[in-house]
Amino acid sequence: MFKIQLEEASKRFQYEWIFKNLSLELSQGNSLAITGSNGSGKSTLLKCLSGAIPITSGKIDYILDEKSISDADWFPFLTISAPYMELPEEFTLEELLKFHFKFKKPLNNISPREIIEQLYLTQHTSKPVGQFSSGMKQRLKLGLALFSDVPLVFLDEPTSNLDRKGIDWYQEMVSLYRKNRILVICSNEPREYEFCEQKIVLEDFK
Ligand SMILES: Nc1ncnc2c1ncn2[C@@H]1O[C@H](COP(=O)(O)OP(=O)(O)OP(=O)(O)O)[C@@H](O)[C@H]1O
Repeated sequence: MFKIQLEEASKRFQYEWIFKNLSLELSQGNSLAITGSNGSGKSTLLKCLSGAIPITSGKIDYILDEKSISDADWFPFLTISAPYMELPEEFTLEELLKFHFKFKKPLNNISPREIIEQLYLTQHTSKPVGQFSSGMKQRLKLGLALFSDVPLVFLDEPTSNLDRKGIDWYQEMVSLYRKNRILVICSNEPREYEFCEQKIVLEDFK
């Protein structure tokens, strides 16, 4: 069983507190929505939770079968899809999937061909990712995050650049692939997180 525990976690940039005294626990099967106005600190909290940047005080723990994991070893447990994360544009879709799955195991041994079908990108297998539309890139980012065999998935603004059909697709994908893992969603759009049973509003932690 995999868990994340936060005890009084706090983050400050210079003199500005982004969040203070945040305590929560997430276990496999839990989904958390992080909401708050623009600039309230949603992406900062996500970066702290994923180990990309340190917190200022308090504690964030990843726990596997009751044992704490050193933050240097967190990366294999997680995937992130976020607007500020760039895809390597020179790779074709086929090459990018091959590259990505050198580092992460595919969920349920799904093949690259099946992933491409699920992403509705079959006609674009040999196209460089740099030539993808913004919606195609967004589906690809979500696919890389959700189709990796990790217990922890972070999605920041998951439906940005998606059209109506893409939003329906996102909702179907998360309902299928959030089972038995921890899903953390940074968002201000209820349609992106209404299924989450836990929700925090960053303004409550200033
Ligand atoms: N590296 C940094 N150094 C200093 N301040 C930063 C840094 N990164 C973010 N901030 C500040 O932290 C605050 C929160 O930013 P963050 O991007 O986490 O907000 P957000 O809730 O994700 O915003 P949005 O909804 O607009 O995406 C902002 O005031 C921002 O300027």
